[in-house]
Amino acid sequence: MAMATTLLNAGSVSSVTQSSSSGRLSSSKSSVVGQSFSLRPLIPCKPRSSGIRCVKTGSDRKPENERTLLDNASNLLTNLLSGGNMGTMPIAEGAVSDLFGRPLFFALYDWFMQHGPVYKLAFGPKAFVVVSDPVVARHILRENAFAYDKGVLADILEPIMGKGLIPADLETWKVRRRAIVPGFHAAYLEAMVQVFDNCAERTVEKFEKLLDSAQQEGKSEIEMEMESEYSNLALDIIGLSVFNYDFGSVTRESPVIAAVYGTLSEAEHRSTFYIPYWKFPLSRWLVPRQRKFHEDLKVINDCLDDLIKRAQATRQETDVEALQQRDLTTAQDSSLLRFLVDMRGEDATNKQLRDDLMTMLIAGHETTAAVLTWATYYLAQNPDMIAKAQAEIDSVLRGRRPTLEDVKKLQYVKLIVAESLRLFPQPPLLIRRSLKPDTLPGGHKGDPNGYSIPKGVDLFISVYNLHRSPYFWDEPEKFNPERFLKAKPSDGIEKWAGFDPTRGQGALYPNEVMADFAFLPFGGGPRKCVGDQFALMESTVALAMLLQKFDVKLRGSPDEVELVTGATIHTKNGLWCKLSRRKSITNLN
Ligand code: HEM
Repeated sequence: MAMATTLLNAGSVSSVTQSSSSGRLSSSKSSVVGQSFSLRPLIPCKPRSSGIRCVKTGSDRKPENERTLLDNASNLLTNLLSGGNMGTMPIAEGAVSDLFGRPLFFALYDWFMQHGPVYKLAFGPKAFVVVSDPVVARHILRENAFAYDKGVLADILEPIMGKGLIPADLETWKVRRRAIVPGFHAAYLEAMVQVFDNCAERTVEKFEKLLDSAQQEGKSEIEMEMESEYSNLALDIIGLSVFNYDFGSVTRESPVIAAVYGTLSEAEHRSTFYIPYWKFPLSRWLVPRQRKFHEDLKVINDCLDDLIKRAQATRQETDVEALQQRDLTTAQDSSLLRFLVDMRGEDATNKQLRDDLMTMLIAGHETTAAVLTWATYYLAQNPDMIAKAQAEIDSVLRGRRPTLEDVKKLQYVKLIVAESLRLFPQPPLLIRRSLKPDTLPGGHKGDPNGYSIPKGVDLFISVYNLHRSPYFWDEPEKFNPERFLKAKPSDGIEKWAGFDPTRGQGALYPNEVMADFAFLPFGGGPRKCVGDQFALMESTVALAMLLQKFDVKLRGSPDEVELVTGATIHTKNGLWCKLSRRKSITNLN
């Protein structure tokens, strides 16, 4: 368990742009991956230099005699474990020390290139199966979803989220998922666009005030740390939309905000620490960060309990259909909590409601902030993309704030959001543990019948690998929002973007169905994110409102932006940008 926890983030700082290791691809490996796709209508392309950044690979890799005792012990265990009942599954031969000093998912990518789309990674006494194949991902997430649970992730999150959807046991999950999913109905999303507008407006106003002050000093730009700004913005949005609480974090500080950040930081720390220290008896009283964590948790729980009681005191019993048909845009409180409390049906306990709210607070906050951060990271290096987005924003919004109908029309901005999620999926790995023996889809070289997975195996579905796979994406490292517009190639398989918009059935954003699980920004199957449309719209509105008013560029060079991972991929020292008022507004006449 401790090892698994460590694996979530074994030393995690790295520059966003690093040297390529893709020269290590061999033709036999490409056929391994290619064959796995004979099961589906996707066209495998020949892997080419991807420019993927992996630190210690190829000539960088340490010579054998420099490997540590730990590495050798690990390799021995790897060999022992290879005789296990996972058959001929390739084993990652990388040294354990390769994992340190860079995010785990970089190493997992290297091994994907070396060993193919399903391999076993031995780490200490435990083996993990790493999956970078859409067919296998689809099997685990959708076709045989209930043969797996969240494994180590649930262990880490349960003390914070209780029986919220992410760590919940299957029985609880079924009941709560049925109650929560209808809450994200069309009328709710429409009302939420106004909440997104109001919150983004606060950020715009804050920047405008700062620019006014700068102007008085003769400056035309301000330096802003955008990751924190997005974090505040996303917190305000999640508070208002999920439980009708205004954190107001864009403009002020409060004990509740401090407690939320403290709790988020503890969740992050737990996902990156070797030992599950929080499980030690007395740790709560002896370890200062544990004491602080429990104090923070109490502040948030008290706040949520109070909000739940208030919502119950004003309960208006209704049913899902009536709520869905109502216009919520003028309602005093159109939050998800209101929906959960008012809805007819099985009453949840107050503790369960609190767990649900806490889960959505954590699941919906950092993730969205990270999407906006990485979108800005790329836009700030591409003034032509900013200009294109601004032309679209001007023509759709004509100076207004976005409505739901506008969001639908902001095609290019939506693709920017999707492309940011492709390059930086949040989280980069989906974690599962097998609850019973299973057989993965076969078709790989060496496993025509599919690998056997015994009960109790931990699996990582590497969304990062899938999203940057040179087998499915043309120039996978390149930020190219318009790649999603390309259907199957007319000029040869190498140009195919791994994506078929005709399978979308009216979807507003690229999704896993269109890409047949080669694009998985919100997971897939029954455990797919409940807030996917909410998050995509929120990100689109926030970007549109900021680009409507400002130009942005990086303060330093892109290489200076270091990344760290926990549950999400974020920057080590913030995303420092220079913001100025827009130079050119598109002439709409
Ligand atoms: C860009 C923002 C977001 C991203 C990238 C994201 C991503 C994901 C992913 C990948 C999963 C599946 C995890 C797995 O299969 O192990 C998930 C689950 C979940 N997400 Fe999101 N999410 C985002 C925003 C939100 C928001 C805004 C909410 C709620 C308001 C939310 C609530 C949830 C919940 C409750 C689950 C668990 C679903 C279940 O197990 O039934 N997420 N999210």
